[in-house]
Amino acid sequence: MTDHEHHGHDHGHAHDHAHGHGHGRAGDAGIPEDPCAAEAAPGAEKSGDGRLWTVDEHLADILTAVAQVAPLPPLELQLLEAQGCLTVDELVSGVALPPFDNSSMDGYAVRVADLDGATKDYPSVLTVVGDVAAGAAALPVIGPGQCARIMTGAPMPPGAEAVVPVEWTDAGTGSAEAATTMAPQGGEPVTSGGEVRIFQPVESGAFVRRRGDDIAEGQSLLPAGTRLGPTQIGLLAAIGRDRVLVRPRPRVVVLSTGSELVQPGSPVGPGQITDSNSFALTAAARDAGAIAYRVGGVPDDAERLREVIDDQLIRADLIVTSGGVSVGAYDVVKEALGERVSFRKLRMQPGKPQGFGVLEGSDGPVPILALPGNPVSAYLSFELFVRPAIRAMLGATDIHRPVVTARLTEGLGSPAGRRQFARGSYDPAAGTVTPVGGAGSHLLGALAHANALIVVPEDATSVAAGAEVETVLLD
Ligand SMILES: Nc1nc2c(c(=O)[nH]1)N[C@H]1C(S)=C(S)[C@@H](COP(=O)(O)OP(=O)(O)OC[C@H]3O[C@@H](n4cnc5c(N)ncnc54)[C@H](O)[C@@H]3O)O[C@H]1N2
Ligand code: MOO
Repeated sequence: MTDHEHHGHDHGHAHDHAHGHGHGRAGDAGIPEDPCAAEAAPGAEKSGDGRLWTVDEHLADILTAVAQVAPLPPLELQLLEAQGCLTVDELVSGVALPPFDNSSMDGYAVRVADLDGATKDYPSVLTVVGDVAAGAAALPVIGPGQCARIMTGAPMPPGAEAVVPVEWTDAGTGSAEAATTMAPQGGEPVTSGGEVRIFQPVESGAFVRRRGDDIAEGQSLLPAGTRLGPTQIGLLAAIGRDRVLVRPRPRVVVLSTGSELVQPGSPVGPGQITDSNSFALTAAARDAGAIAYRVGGVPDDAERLREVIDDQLIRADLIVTSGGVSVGAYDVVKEALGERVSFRKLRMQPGKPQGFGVLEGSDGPVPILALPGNPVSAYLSFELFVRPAIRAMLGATDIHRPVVTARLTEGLGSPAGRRQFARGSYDPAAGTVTPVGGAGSHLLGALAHANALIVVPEDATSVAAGAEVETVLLD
């Protein structure tokens, strides 16, 4: 059957179909039996409702429409809520880090001249005038011949010029209890009545972390557009920020349609299948950086679907549906959204039927992408069209998956006139990619073992083993 023959039969006809999704197997057969391939034969290039669209045209249209709402307006979030988001402004530090000179070792804060010529046999003997722990506010003043016991991170007391690690000393402090904690690992605790013996000299500034040597006051920390990962979040916390202005994660509502769907964990009756798309697409949306809400299994009832979509609009920045976009009698997404969404056929395999439009939400426009129901088609369509839309909403500049050139290890057939995205296993060490599974768009088992998509251009009907192919990396 050609696209031309489909014309005018998109919905509302063929009520003699035994099953609402009876047509759904059409894309399942391998190439070249696939109807998608047949349609692309010379003379059958046009779909009934117009031409076939290229993948690039469809993507460009989506990104143009999404630009109305992308990137999302900035929002001030708690640090941990901002994880994975992009900053809006350059972030500048209002404080110095470290905020004060402090010790990098447990040991003694000393005056350098007091240790001139010190050796194991002729140690310098200094009077311990105080104990400085991390967090100490009141500090002893260190005069000639004096020192203070000091802990890692504690502020340098005035007069002291360097720190001597406890391992260079006899750890004597005049208090058995204190000496026990100060003894080098494995060493004997030493008591020395308020004196410490130090066995070697030290340079000025040794084992001292200077105020501002990490971050100076007024220093630029992160440029605008930085993705906040663990280390960036740690840095903001270190300078005392508890909130940060970012592009928020888009809220994506994922809906699957089909009266044949049952949810995982429920018994599967005759003719029914488990809803996998809503799970895969929700997980994919999260992977892309979205907050995703899964709404599984809306039955093939246009009125019901319209209600569900209208209800979901309130919490959605983007809506993604799967199923119901082809030419079957119960292609409910088409029926429910017909006037608000344009449905088209792409020069692509799998993923030929696609719907896309912009709905009016209470807070403004909400793009909707209606993906085909076949699981591989739905996932692939997500990768090619939904992921870039989510990334654009996040304010990312790298909205597409990386593409490399790889050497194909086995030959591949491909329908004429369609850009085929075959699932592959990419080996970065060898620079090769191996097809995984066949062309059928129901082959979920193989999909789960793929880490790449092998792109076969529209004008190729086969690619030989050993050829260099464009390969989209999925992880
Ligand atoms: N006569 C024609 N039939 C079909 C054509 C065509 O051009 N002419 N195109 C085929 C292609 S290509 C695709 S892709 C599918 C798209 O169909 P729909 O988007 O309308 O999807 P459904 O009919 O609802 O389902 C198709 C298939 O996928 C299964 N499915 C649906 N939802 C889920 C889900 N949430 N989880 C798991 N599996 C799902 C469904 O049971 C069907 O097997 O149309 C072809 N037909
Ligand atoms: O081939 Mo359909 O295009 O299975 O997505």
